[in-house]
Amino acid sequence: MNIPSNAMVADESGLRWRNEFATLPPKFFTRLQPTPLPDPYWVGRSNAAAQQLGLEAEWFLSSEALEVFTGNALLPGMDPLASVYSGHQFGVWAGQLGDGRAIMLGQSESGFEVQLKGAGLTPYSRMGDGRAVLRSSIREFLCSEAMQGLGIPTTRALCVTGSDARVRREEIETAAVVTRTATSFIRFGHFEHFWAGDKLDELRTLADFVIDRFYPECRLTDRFGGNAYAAFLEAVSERTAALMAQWQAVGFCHGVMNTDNMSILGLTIDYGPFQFLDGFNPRHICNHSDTGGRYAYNQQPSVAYWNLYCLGQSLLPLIGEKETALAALESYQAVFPREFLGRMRAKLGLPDAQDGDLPLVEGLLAVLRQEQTDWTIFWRRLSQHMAGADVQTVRDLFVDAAGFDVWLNLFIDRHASVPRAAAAALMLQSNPKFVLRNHLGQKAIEAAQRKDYSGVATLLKLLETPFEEHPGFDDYAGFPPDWASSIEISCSS
Ligand SMILES: Nc1ncnc2c1ncn2[C@@H]1O[C@H](COP(=O)(O)OP(=O)(O)OP(=O)(O)O)[C@@H](O)[C@H]1O
Ligand SMILES: [Mg+2]
Repeated sequence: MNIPSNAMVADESGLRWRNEFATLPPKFFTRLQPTPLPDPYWVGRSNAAAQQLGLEAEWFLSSEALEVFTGNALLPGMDPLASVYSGHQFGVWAGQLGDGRAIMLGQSESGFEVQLKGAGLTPYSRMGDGRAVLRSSIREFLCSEAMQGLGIPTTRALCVTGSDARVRREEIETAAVVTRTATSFIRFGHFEHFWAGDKLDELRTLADFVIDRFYPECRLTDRFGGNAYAAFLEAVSERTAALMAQWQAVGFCHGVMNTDNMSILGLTIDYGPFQFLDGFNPRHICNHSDTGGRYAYNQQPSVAYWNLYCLGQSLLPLIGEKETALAALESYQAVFPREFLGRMRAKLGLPDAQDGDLPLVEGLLAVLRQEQTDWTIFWRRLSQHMAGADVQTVRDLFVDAAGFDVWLNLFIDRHASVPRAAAAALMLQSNPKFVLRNHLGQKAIEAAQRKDYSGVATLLKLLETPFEEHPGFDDYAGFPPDWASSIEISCSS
């Protein structure tokens, strides 16, 4: 079916649409229509994301839905727009950026905004073409839903649609659109934008918009002498710290932690050159374009703090005193280590806290680093051992098994007072069997480029419930093949 450019189709989506962001003053965004893509087809669909949004399951299968989520048609009440933001990229002020290829269609009554990524040029596209390619769109789709399955705050992905329309990157590729959902796509960079332009009224309007909708408790606080903006900065710092703890614990490398890729809600946003660790190398750099390693795995917690500092600087005109802003940021330094240790305790199957837990974790990380042990497989095998499997399956991961035994004995001692079944259950819920390793995504992408989307569907199924065993799919939980290390993922998308 070919619907003419941006036709309005009858609304059988089961939802009423509006756009609350569009109630902000005109300086915040530009209204525009997505640019249609010819002859779209489905590449992947997340029924779980559709359900969260409240979409009619049957309508989600329809050709109207395909056209709407490619940017070729609109539903009544949708009010598409691209927002403006700025940001620091690789530590340097980059000036105005904005939704260069993201177009927000509107907001459903369930409170989720729906945004198309790759739906054409906007006033913020700069040198870009407004498009996204199939490979990066599949990666974003799968990883968004994988993070959701892991219980890590994230923007979600409803679907990916493709088209044979050609897009030029290093090579000629084909276009795709990812449809994302989140309660808000506002980034640190939105605040930086108005701060840098000395637009204090807009800065206050934006802060009030976010606080009223997402951080209403900041209005009621007596912290910081009742300063709601400082309480807001503190709350964002805490959410970001908790997010970083989850990334580090699961071995997730984001790859492009620029301030324009930091969600004000503490969600993971912008799945570009991300990677889940294979062997445990804390200095691992997943972004081929990040030659200096600014966004290496072990740098992520401190980069997040650096980014929060930029946010704090932007909020300073509202907060007032610099000391107050610094005090609000300080919460990060307390929350990150606490959350990280909490996550590691769960991975170790420890339901309570004891004084020696930090050295126990540090000792393990030293052994894993020494041997570059596979992060996901190690944790899953340790969990399975606690559930009854032979300890040799864990020891087999180490060249220096005797060295590992030194740590293992400390671990066994620590577990003396913990019921084994409870520990095993906690570990199996905290250590996923399946993560989106680069080579798994790559195989699904190569098949999709041949118009076989079954690999995308299979991965989605596994990654939505990554803590389950999924008998018959052990190949997806194995070591990466040798060729995996030659996959180079850059910012090109
Ligand atoms: N192909 C493109 N066309 C237009 N603008 C683009 C394109 N690729 C990136 N940009 C813009 O460049 C800036 C930085 O890009 P970055 O890779 O961080 O974001 P992104 O992957 O496009 O999207 P998002 O952060 O929304 O997930 C953003 O303003 C983005 O909109
Ligand atoms: Mg981005």
